[in-house]
Parts: sequence; structure tokens; C-alpha cells
Amino acid sequence: MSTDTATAAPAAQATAPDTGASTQEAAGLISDARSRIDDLDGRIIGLVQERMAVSAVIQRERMASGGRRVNLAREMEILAHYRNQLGKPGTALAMTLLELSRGQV
Ligand SMILES: O=C(O)C(=O)C[C@]1(C(=O)O)C=C[C@@H](O)C=C1
Repeated sequence: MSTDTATAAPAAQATAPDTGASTQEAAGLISDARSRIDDLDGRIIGLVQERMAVSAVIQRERMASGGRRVNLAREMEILAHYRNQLGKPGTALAMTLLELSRGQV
């Protein structure tokens, strides 16, 4: 077994997430930005879960009153909103949100 320092990474390198950067400065910036992204993703997931809960209330109320789970006209509005704000990938995002909120149709 080799104890060569070239192959034995220092503890800090072994535990730090791989940023792909080749300077400490860049690695620090990337790590900070990744923390912000992790925070944003946590908030986005929380908002998606909140959206799902609100959607469930609407669907339950509509079905209890004799309506259908799905309202296609409303879904068209939502798809257009996301497409207008985010471009074509926005449509796919809205479709995913709708599937999470009301299941597959
Ligand atoms: O707005 C409604 O009527 C809903 O039921 C909510 C919602 C949505 O999650 O946005 C879910 C299902 C419908 O097909 C349309 C929209």
C-alpha cells in the first residue's frame, strides 16, 4: 500500500463537495452559490407541497359538489402562464406541477 502524498488527499479535500473548480477562490464562490441553490430548492419544494395541498382542497370541494376532478380550461390558463413567463420549458414545468397536484389524467 502506497503512502504517497500525491494519492492521499488531505482531509479537507476528501470531505469537501467536488466543485470542479481549480482555484480555492472559485471553489469558495461555487460552494456559497450551491448553498443558496440548496436553500432555494428547499423553498421551491415547500411551495410545491403548499400548491398541492391547495389544489387538493379545490378538487375535493368540486368533486363533493358533483363535479370532476379535472378542469381543463383552468389547466390551459396555468400552462399559458408558465409558458409566457418561462418559455417552452415552462410548459413542461407546469405539466409536472399539475400532475403532482391532481395525479395523471
Ligand atoms: O383550479 C382548479 O380548478 C383546480 O382543481 C386546481 C388544479 C391545479 O392544480 O392547478 C388542479 C386540477 C385541475 O384540473 C385544474 C387546476
